[in-house]
Amino acid sequence: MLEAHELAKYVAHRNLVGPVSFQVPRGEIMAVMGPNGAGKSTLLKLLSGLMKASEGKVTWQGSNVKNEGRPAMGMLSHQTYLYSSLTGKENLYFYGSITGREITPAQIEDVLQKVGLEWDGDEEVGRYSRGMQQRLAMARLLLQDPEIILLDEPQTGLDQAGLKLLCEFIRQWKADGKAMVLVTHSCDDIFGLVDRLLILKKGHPAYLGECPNSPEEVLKLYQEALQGSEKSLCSDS
Ligand SMILES: Nc1ncnc2c1ncn2[C@@H]1O[C@H](COP(=O)(O)OP(=O)(O)OP(=O)(O)O)[C@@H](O)[C@H]1O
Repeated sequence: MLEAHELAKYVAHRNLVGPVSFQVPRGEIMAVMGPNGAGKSTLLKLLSGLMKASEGKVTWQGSNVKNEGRPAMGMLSHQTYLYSSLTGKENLYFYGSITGREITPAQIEDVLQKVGLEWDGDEEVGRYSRGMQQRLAMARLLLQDPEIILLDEPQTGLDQAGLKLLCEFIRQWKADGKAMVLVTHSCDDIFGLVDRLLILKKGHPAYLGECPNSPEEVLKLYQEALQGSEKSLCSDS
């Protein structure tokens, strides 16, 4: 289980996010919603360790997540962090190797095939379309096979087929027991897989609880949370 305990980030006395506490058990997805600037990406950076928390801590399976001995975490975001002068395959070799595992050509071919880039692996990533880059970032995640997956607007740039593929991967990751946190602005197909919902308003949790089943209910809850008092809508924080 991934847990945030009173996690907060302040910069020059300005509260960017938190304090917020939540739990994401293995095999579950927590969606994070909120207006622009609400602190969603900051929260993911705190969870991933890209940004140091001002207060609180993150634990995985009950142990403090520190930079040393960090559990495997993977990120799929609107920023791909791919190297444009390297080919698709070279990017995968590079990112695969920094996990410390030996990566074989067969594994590279396999993940490229799974994301529909089997003919594009030798092309420089700078020549990829935005959607192809996002598909390559999905291949990188498949290769890394982390226990915790952080998804920051992962739909960015994907066409309908790419979105369907992403949903299938997320369904499989859920079945495999990954713990996932998903930042999103849209109630698309992925939402059917979401278990819990955190709505941030100016960095504070305006709602934390079960995720409604239909997009209409999510939208209604979202609007109520942003209009209403933060405390009264906060079911378990
Ligand atoms: N390193 C930083 N230093 C100072 N302020 C920052 C830093 N990073 C983010 N912020 C500020 O923190 C606030 C939250 O930003 P964040 O990117 O987390 O929002 P968001 O909810 O992800 O927004 P969006 O929906 O637009 O992606 C913003 O006001 C932003 O300007």
